[in-house]
Amino acid sequence: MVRMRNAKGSNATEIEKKIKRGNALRQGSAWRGYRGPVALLLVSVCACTVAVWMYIYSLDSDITETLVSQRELVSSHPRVYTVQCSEDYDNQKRYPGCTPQKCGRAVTDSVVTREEAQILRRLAERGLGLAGSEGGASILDLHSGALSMGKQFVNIYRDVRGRIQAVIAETFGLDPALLYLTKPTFFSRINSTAAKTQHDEYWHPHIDKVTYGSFDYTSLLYLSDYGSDFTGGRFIFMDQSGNRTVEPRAGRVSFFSSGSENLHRVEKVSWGTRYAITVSFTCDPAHAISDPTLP
Ligand SMILES: O=C(O)CCC(=O)C(=O)O
Ligand SMILES: [Fe+2]
Repeated sequence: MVRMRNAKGSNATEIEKKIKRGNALRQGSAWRGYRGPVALLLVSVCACTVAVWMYIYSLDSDITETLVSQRELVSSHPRVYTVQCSEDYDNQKRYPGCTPQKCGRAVTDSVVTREEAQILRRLAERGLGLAGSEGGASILDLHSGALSMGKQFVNIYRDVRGRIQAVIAETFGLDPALLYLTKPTFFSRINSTAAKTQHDEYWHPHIDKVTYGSFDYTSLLYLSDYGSDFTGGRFIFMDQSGNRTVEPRAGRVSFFSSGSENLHRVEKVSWGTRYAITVSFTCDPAHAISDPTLP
């Protein structure tokens, strides 16, 4: 009798175990059934977050039109956008063959090679690596050619600057000999570190002719790539009809007449490091800076 009860008891335990195993299996397969939809939900939530973030980001930079994207290659001829000249040039002495009569902006990727841009970027990295601002923006002014790092630097910089001068003259119908390099002409390095002084606040809208005085034509040679070396940091022309941007690309030269027809700003850099060189020209020989000379 006791044995039978024991037998019955052990049977019951077996059955209980089976039921428990069955329940566990059912629960497991139920969860397995949910796994697909849950993963889909997670992916959708992530995609939505990214989309919202991108939307907010695009609102922040408020871009109406991208004039030239980083991916594009503007070869053979510069891409030119003509704009009406402001009156800024009427209030100063005019220099025929130089003072802007035709105003606008242009971009070319065929004046400076990516290899040349890389060499200049290495120089900028080394030069600015010696010091630099605590905030996000540092410059290394090289207008006098005071930084000489072997022959290559002087040769490349001189050569590059000559080619930029030639393309500006050709695009705006000027005599290249009547354009003079002016100051400041500088390397810039920008990252996302918060500004510590107002010198770090590179993002304010400005007119180069007002900010720097002597500029008639501004050129920017980019030494790094928007999107892969850094994000944010696009150049923005602030027109009454909207904002138009040029995305930096290593070796890209963007140039424009420096008056208020070309009010602009640089978007805040959100990630990475952006290198560029600002090279500018004046029509007024009194504001010319002499070429760096080799001993
Ligand atoms: O680096 C740039 O894209 C623009 C810099 C600038 O606006 C300036 O140097 O005046
Ligand atoms: Fe500027």
